[in-house]
Amino acid sequence: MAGLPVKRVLGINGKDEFKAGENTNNTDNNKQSLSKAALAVREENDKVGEREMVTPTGSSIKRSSSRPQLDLSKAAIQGNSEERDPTILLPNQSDDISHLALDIGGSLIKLVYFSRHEDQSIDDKRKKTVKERLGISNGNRRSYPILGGRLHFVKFETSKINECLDFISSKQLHCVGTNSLWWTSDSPSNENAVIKATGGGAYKFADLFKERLGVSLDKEDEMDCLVAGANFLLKAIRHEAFTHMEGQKEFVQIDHNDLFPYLLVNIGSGVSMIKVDGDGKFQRVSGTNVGGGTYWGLGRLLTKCKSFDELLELSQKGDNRTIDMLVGDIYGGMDYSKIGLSASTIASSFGKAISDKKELEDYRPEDISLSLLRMISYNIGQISYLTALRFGLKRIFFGGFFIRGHAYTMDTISFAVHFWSKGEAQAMFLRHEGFLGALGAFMSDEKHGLDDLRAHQLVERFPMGAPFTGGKIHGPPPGNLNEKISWMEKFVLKGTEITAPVPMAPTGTTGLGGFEVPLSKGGTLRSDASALNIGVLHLVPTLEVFPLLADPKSYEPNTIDLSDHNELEYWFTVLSEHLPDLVDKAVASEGGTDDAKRRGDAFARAFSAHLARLMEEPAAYGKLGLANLLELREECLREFQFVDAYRSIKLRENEASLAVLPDLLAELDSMNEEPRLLTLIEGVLAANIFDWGSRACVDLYHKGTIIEIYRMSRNKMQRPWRVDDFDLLKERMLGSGGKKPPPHKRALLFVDNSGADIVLGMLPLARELLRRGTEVVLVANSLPALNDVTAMELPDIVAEAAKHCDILRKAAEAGGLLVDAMVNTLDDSKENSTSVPLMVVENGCGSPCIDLRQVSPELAAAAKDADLIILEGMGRALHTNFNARFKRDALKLAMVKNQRLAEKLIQGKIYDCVCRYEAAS
Ligand SMILES: Nc1ncnc2c1ncn2[C@@H]1O[C@H](COP(=O)(O)OP(=O)(O)O)[C@@H](O)[C@H]1O
Ligand SMILES: CC(C)(COP(=O)(O)O)[C@@H](O)C(=O)NCCC(=O)O
Ligand SMILES: [Mn+2]
Repeated sequence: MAGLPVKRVLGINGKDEFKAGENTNNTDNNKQSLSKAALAVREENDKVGEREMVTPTGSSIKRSSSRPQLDLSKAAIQGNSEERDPTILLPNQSDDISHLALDIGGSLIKLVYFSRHEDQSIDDKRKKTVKERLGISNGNRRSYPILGGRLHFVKFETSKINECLDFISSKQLHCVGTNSLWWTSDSPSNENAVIKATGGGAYKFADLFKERLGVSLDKEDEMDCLVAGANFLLKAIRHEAFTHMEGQKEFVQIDHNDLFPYLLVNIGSGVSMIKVDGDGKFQRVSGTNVGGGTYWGLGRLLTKCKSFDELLELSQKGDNRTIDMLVGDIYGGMDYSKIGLSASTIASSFGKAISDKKELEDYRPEDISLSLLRMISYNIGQISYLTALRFGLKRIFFGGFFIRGHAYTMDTISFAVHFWSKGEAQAMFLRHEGFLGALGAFMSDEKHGLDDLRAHQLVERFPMGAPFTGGKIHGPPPGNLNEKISWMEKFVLKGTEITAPVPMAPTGTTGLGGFEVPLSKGGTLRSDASALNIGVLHLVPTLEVFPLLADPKSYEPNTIDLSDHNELEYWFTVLSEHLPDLVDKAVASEGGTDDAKRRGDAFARAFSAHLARLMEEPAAYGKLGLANLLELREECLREFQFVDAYRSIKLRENEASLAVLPDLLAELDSMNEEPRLLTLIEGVLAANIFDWGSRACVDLYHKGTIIEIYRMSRNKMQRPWRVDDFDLLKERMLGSGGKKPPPHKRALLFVDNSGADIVLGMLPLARELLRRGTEVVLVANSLPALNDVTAMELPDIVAEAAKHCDILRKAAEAGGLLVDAMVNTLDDSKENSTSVPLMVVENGCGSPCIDLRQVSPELAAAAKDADLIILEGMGRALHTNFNARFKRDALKLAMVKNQRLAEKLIQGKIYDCVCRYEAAS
């Protein structure tokens, strides 16, 4: 799925200052130019804004923003100002440097564009020292061959090419220097600009582009592009391909080394069948003129439908038996069993129309549409199979916009392939189905170096209503550019329930014989951008796979698979019920202003709608695990400009915990090594109760003080814990039979919550490791998530703790964490201390869970010399990574603060603890 993560220190939002007159008008106006609001809102996450962010300790840090920030100075209306929503030019808007490629087909124009953001991550003293310690070169983005940015996917009807031109022009996508490297061009200029384009329209509309935008189209071969696009997607996007049989969508993990050969069937207006043997190695081996254009064209004539979607929607209510001639019609209701045909098999599509004395008007348009859809889908499926057979190909990938993510179409094609191949060949579909050509055209421009992009550097995110600050909408809706705005934008725009999704074909619609009447009597088709089921691809070239995973290929972060509907329903309820409390905290964190309240309300509606959408179609955003849901919530908060919803709670709990830390350390110091180790582990488990993401815990907090709850939690720490490998850990740490094992060289401590969790749990454990001569790297979130401590907050917490503890102070100095100490030692930080260092690195995440396939480069570098990994908390050690295997010793510590998870995962009950120790594998 949609791993929907934000990676790196990103995402503090600047506000849209641009608020046009309020107008919640419908979205049907057919405008030729983009409205003001369209300009304001369409930018989704396009532009980098900046605002000062005050950290809990008051220091001010600049962070980049994922929200649009427009420079409206010298804004001017372009063209006729009498027009209802004239295009506004923003001459001073320093747009992201963008890059564009087009696929102009017979029916649709596909546009792929890239927007880049200046790398604004700060390199403060601390970070520099840590980097030096970890041996990371202080590389800027130039040291990466690929540029960071976002890849957007948009489509237009070819007949409405003016809309497309307006879109390009409003975003100034055509304004790129071509002679210089495009990312270095400071001022956009379209002189001699060239846009990569493929599809017939690249020829047909070349003059129009020159005339309207002043750009030339650099034509790329369509087949080259289709293949390049497909290969890129299959290699770079996890879960790009999926099967769709009898209503069930299943993502397929493609092994890069075992991708070729395959048959690519692109169902556009017409159909191309291409045998692909490698990158740039292919042959167009077949095709058919009966394709998407046939369905839409013939369908329009026969039903008078006004749009493709209307036609497709009709098919969902159709019964093709009224018009197709079935085997049973010929055989008097009998099967023709000798050759394996059931009575319900279609013998002849539209065959009944010959014998009936009926005219076109006598047939229901619904039935006609369904009959046509089945005829064409079966035909394509069958020809594809025959072509695959001819070349000995087992796998067939289907692309093109005829498919339109439509369950019934995919089921029908899959059925045909399965039926004729007797299960030997497999039909697979691509999430970016219609964008293969446009992506290929984009890739053909070598300047961006995207060909080297790897799956771990891509993060797919779904915009969630970014333009809305509150329940009110600023500015008119963005015309009828339905397909370019997110469904969420529309949802909030209308302030109504979300529209029904494309119904899934229920099990059995295409059983053997395959020609039953579809059972899915659908409502309306999802007509907005969410129908594409694809998000914006964020390219984060710095992300790396955590190097200590034992088997990165088989690594699956999620422990809970939400494809089990009961499971999804349960977590859906948990998250929904938690929402009011979360909104409360979020609004309070922004001072409880009216604006914050409106945003809180909008956030709640947006997030609920996302949840509802996923309940209806769990695979809508790609493969869905619990970690994705939890991350989606954080993303959504950020989009509604809630920078850190638990800020004040974190501060309060840090303070309270730091106040009792000296006593705890003194108590620990009075103990012998063995009971001390046990007390430390108990301490981590007990303090993990401070989790504002858990309903049960939040209820507890309302009943007692922090210290009371902590005491209670500690008192309950009776061994054996539900998962209890303490003895193994103890043996590795302290040895047995008088033998002292060498200490670990470096431990990575993936820390979790603020307050007691970090201060009274993990820091004392870190201190123990330091005392034993183990270097400690605290690994914390890059961005806030619930009450999790962030990498930015940690140095100050450590500094406070260090005031009471020499071990921590020396180690923090050695690790470059103490800014005061660094004044004198910065230049010789490497040899400044004989003490083992304590360091902090960010993990690259903004979620309570961690996907170890996409971590920050600092963490990856720190991992290289690490021989102990400690994962703490439910999110990082249970929801994700519970089953992860590592190349080094690993300790997973968590309190299970959810009854159902306790039952499922450890056959235990709520507040049971997990201490799982796994020696290096
Ligand atoms: N909104 C739409 N408007 C027109 N056709 C659509 C739409 N959505 C899906 N289609 C289908 O997609 C086909 C075009 O697919 P596409 O891959 O874009 O091919 P082409 O490059 O030939 O335009 C159309 O013929 C039609 O069957
Ligand atoms: C969001 C969390 C994973 C955070 O837990 P943590 O990692 O802080 O231990 C956890 O609070 C959670 O799963 N909450 C939802 C379940 C519940 O409310 O019971
Ligand atoms: Mn947490």
